[in-house]
Amino acid sequence: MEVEIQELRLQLKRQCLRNKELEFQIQELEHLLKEKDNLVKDLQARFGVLDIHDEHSSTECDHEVRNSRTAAIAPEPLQEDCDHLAQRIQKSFSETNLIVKAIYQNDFLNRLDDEQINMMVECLCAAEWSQGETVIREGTEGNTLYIVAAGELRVTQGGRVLRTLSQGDVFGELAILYNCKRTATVTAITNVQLWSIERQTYRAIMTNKSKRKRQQIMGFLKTARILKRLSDAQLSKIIDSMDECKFQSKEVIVREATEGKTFFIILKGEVRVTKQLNGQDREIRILGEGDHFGELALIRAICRTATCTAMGPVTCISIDKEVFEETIPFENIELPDDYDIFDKALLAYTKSGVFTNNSRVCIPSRLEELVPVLYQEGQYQGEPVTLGVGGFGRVKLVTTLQNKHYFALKQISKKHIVSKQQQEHVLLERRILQEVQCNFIVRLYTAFKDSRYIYMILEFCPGGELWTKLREERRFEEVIAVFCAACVVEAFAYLHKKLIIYRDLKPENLMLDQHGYIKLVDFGFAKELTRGVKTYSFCGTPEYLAPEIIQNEGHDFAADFWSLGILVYELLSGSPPFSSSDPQKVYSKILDGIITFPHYMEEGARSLISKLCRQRPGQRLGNTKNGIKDIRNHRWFSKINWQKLQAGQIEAPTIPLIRMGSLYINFDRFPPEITKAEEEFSGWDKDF
Ligand SMILES: Nc1ncnc2c1ncn2[C@@H]1O[C@H](COP(=O)(O)OP(=O)(O)OP(=O)(O)O)[C@@H](O)[C@H]1O
Ligand SMILES: Nc1nc2c(ncn2[C@@H]2O[C@@H]3COP(=O)(O)O[C@H]3[C@H]2O)c(=O)[nH]1
Ligand SMILES: Nc1nc2c(ncn2[C@@H]2O[C@@H]3COP(=O)(O)O[C@H]3[C@H]2O)c(=O)[nH]1
Repeated sequence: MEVEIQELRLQLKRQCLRNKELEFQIQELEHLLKEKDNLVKDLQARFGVLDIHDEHSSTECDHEVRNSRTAAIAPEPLQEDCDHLAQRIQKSFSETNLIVKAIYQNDFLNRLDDEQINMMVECLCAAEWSQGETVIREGTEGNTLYIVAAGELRVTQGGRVLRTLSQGDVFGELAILYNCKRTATVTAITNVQLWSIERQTYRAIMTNKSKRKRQQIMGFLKTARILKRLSDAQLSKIIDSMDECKFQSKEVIVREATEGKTFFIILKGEVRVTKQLNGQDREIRILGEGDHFGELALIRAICRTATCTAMGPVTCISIDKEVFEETIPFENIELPDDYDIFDKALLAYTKSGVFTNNSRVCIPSRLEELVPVLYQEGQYQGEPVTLGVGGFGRVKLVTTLQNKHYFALKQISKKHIVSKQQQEHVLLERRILQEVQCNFIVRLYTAFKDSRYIYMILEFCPGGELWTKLREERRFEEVIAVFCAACVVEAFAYLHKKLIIYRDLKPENLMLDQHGYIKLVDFGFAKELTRGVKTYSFCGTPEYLAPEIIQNEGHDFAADFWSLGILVYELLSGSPPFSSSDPQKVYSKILDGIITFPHYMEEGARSLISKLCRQRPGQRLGNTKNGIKDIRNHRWFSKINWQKLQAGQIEAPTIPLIRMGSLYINFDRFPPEITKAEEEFSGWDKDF
């Protein structure tokens, strides 16, 4: 009997495993189907766009007559340059005058700009027709547009007289605009002199102009500081959606304290920026060609922080919020250092905008400028404060004598590094940290070395380790876990864009700043990686390792997404999904890939974790076609306003976790360092 029960239990267990496996397969298949759908949609959209472009290039104003005419789009290939199409004919002053007047009076032609009108004037040819001759016959093909220079003509349709044309009138434009048959007959009543232009020439004038203008704007956009790192495709997208707008002298383009939805780049002219200070308008600066304004209200999701007024006629490119957000990466936006000098008041607008300008930090130039902060009470009173002890050394709280800015000083024994052969890792950690400037990653201000240690001077995160808070709370409420994971998503989005993989995600490496925002620390395993290339080093923390790392298959950015799934699980439940005191068991669990969720874990979290922890890296959320956007758009993050998070404008739900008191109250107490590390002179750190 007992044997039977055991056998049944075993069968049940097997069946459960099989069910899980099948669930997994279903998920993967669903995912593949979705991918396929997206691909189809994408292709349809692309072809759709191409059609639309073709239509638009054929005529500027087809919508005005689309209803009454079939959409016969000019099919002939366009010549690149109208210089090859028509000879230029010099016109006298009065002839030019007459033509220009005629163009202005004509509903279709008066849309041409000055440059196009000049070209049109030059390309028109003279033609003479005798009394009684038919210039245009209804229903026939026609390629020519005419302007009457002298004489009179009659327009008839189906034998019915429609009107008489005389000097300055334009005719024959309909067929050349829409490539349809002539819609009426035009006959000379007297001898007539006409100016004529062929359709190819007319269209080349239109297209050349827009092509040249596009190139011109592209060239210009490339010089704008804010756009300098964008690809041609991104710039082209901006051009497609931007507007050119003109402002008169003294016109207010952007008004302080009002809502703002537009970003501007100055094409021509100058703009004065002023701010209300103590009830008075104060001039901050004058902006000129290539400068931009209006970005603050968009990136910080606040009201306009200054007034921008045209100082004469001004032409700007305007880009609306949506396109701006889609095309211009926030890290490209370098605010001038002096924005903040004038903008003490800016804080009032950004009450909960927590990121401060790092340029105000006085960075020490010598190690000697830093003094240790001492424990004020308890067992270690009078000893230097140690914030943490890691595998290679300790992190101390230090300050500058002059302006009392606090730093975390990470001190690593050189001898230890050499004995563990970690030279490359440490050099890389420093290089990578120095490169990154992201609000979700701890800042490295500077680094020093002496005969015993290398030192990294880091931004101090007074909120302590997230790991400590997790132990205290046992597990986090969903709102906290969502916020913390969202900060990590931002850090990863930044790093991956810079082609850096992090590879050591875990709550121990997440620090809280004074506002409760999360910052990634410890870049000992970070690595720069070309897209499409794999790396093979075995590193990370066992519970967080992706299957492809364990199996040495080569890994890439997808390994970070796997670890994000593990982190979300741990934040919500207090321990990672694959755990055991024996690392070998951890590895086999990871490779089995079966995640059991505690009953209280919500469906949204389960779905996100399952998608991030897919065995195959290519199918992991974050690593498919839409990249990290797919993670941001997952329903578990639906309450996160990513723009606000990026701007530090979300009130962090982690704040209650942070204890108020001494600067180091959120850290464990560590006994002082008793012995100094041995000296090390091999020279591996010469470039540190
Ligand atoms: N910027 C900081 N602000 C405050 N505390 C910090 C900071 N950086 C590190 N710490 C504290 O020091 C501890 C050790 O730091 P870190 O993880 O960078 O060192 P490590 O020697 O590389 O450790 P590991 O063994 O995890 O690789 C952290 O867990 C944290 O408690
Ligand atoms: N269809 C139409 N054409 C007109 C009228 N008045 C002037 N025209 C001109 O007659 C031209 C005949 O050839 P198009 O159809 O190319 O373009 C036509 C117009 O430029 C009018 O009332 N109806
Ligand atoms: N707040 C601020 N804005 C400035 C300064 N110099 C130029 N500006 C621009 O003025 C713009 C006013 O609108 P936004 O706040 O959207 O964005 C602001 C900046 O683009 C400055 O010193 N401070």
